Amino acid sequence: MSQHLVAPSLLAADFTQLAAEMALVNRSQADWLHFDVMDGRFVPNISFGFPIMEAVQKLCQKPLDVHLMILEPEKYISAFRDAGAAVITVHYEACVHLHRTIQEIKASGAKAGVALNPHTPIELLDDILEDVDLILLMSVNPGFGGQKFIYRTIPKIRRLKDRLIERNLSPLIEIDGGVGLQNAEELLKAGANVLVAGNSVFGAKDPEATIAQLKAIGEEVYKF
Ligand SMILES: O=C(CO)[C@@H](O)[C@H](O)COP(=O)(O)O
Repeated sequence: MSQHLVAPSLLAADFTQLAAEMALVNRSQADWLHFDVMDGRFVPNISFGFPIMEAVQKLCQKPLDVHLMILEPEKYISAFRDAGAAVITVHYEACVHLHRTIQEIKASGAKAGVALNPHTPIELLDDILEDVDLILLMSVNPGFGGQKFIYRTIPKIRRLKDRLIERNLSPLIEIDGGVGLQNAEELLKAGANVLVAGNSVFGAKDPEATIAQLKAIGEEVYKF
């Protein structure tokens, strides 16, 4: 038995204080740092890319969990791996050749994840479940931090978990968007293994304590 993972999302950090924010993450019980890349095409926002990732890589001792909210992610797999990504997640909706892209991520040496938008049914992953290390369920529409959690994600997690059990598979289930102390227990009970938390961590009075509380919640345990 092991524990679920907590991944604070860099998107909600104070970039004028990047070194201090990364020192906080290093001191904390956070398992990963979630790194959201947005291209203004797949999602209606632009976030950050390689220069910031290089800076973060120098400052952050936690594995970088890179979430590519971009079209044609296959063009950038090796560059993100070279920049220090430990996990690379691409969107089902953004990949014409998802199987090929997942294989390319694995060949790069990174763990491979696939993400689903809130409206995309998990059944569409049936033929890729065996190939991925992680499935990221978006619990808000991707593109912005600080949005309201979409509650229908909870039964979706359960459905995915049941399907994985049926198939005797164990990729991690990561939940991203509107996650915090108010819903973490329910998410873990439904089957989540990784909690991405942006504003609920970096916007908290005591981010380090909030990460510790997110870690302390839940009985289900998991190690990557
Ligand atoms: O991918 C995204 C948004 O598209 C997330 O990773 C957000 O960064 C999560 O932020 P909060 O909803 O936790 O504030």
